[in-house]
Amino acid sequence: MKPAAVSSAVSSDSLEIPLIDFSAFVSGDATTRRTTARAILEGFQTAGFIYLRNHGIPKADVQTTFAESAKFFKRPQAQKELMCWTTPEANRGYSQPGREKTTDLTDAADIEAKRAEEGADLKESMEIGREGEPNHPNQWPDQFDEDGKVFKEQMLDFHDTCKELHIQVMSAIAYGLGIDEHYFDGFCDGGDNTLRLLHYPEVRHEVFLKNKNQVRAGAHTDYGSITLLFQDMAGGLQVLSPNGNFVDATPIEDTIVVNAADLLARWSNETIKSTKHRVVEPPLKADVHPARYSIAYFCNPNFDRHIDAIPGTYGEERPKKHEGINSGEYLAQRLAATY
Ligand SMILES: O=C(O)CCC(=O)C(=O)O
Ligand SMILES: [Fe+2]
Repeated sequence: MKPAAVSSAVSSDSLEIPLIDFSAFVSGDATTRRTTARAILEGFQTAGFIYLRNHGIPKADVQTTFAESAKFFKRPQAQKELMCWTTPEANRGYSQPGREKTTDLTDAADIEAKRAEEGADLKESMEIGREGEPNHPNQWPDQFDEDGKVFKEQMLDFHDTCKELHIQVMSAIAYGLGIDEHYFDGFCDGGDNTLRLLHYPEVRHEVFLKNKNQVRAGAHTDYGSITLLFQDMAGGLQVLSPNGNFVDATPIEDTIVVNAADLLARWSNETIKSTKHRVVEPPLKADVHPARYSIAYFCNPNFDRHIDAIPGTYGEERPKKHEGINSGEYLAQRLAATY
């Protein structure tokens, strides 16, 4: 029997994504915490994805962040380009439509071929990293106007809020694995995470008719530990099923979609899955699809940490599949390939 805190968010084509009441882990009794943590871990081990409700981030805070994001993307193009994304090491700033082709290919020529097939991703984005990194300052619009200052304050605040949730979800994973529930704290407290605002502009149905491979964001896996994904109600996010088909990850109000990413899969000796996902034409038919907004908070182990298999995920029957690796180097390497 499923614990009370667990229901289903997506159940299709053998893809079972659980919907989890996170408050049961944070403030339940010992038994409830354990069963909830196990369900969270199992979601990451089987689907690679879970949905969280009662995650502790106030609805008003999420709404304000979405509103600030929409205001940001309405700025003049020339102004946004003064804040442009520069290097994988910095990974901060604005990317105009067509700049990034989201994919998990690593060869530049392969990525160009994919771009020709699927078209450029129909999106623009703004990346915000940990503030106060001397070599890689964030790019803020506070240089332009008062609104820019409000934007900066909200984004810094939201970055911190999401950092705490990262630590809590990792703690649930540790508890589910049966190791010290604070095992990951010292790996995640640095806040080397990236807040990415995404805007998929309004698009005509025709665009997808003309090129059946056209996507809003190409199929890819994420790179770090986990991603907290806030999506609006527009739809179009899809997750790869175990049978190899893309299944709609339908928006559910007031939830966060959380997916495990590549470095966590590696860290867990491949017991946790980093599953491909993409953004396509929304399933609801319309001549013109309205703009879609999402906010992805990419969590990473502290860049200075060495990442080697988590205790309990390897042994005589399951030898380590990977060498240890430095978190920051791994991530810069992965980012270098897609821009
Ligand atoms: O916009 C979305 O819903 C997904 C975005 C995403 O997967 C990403 O940026 O890595
Ligand atoms: Fe992603």
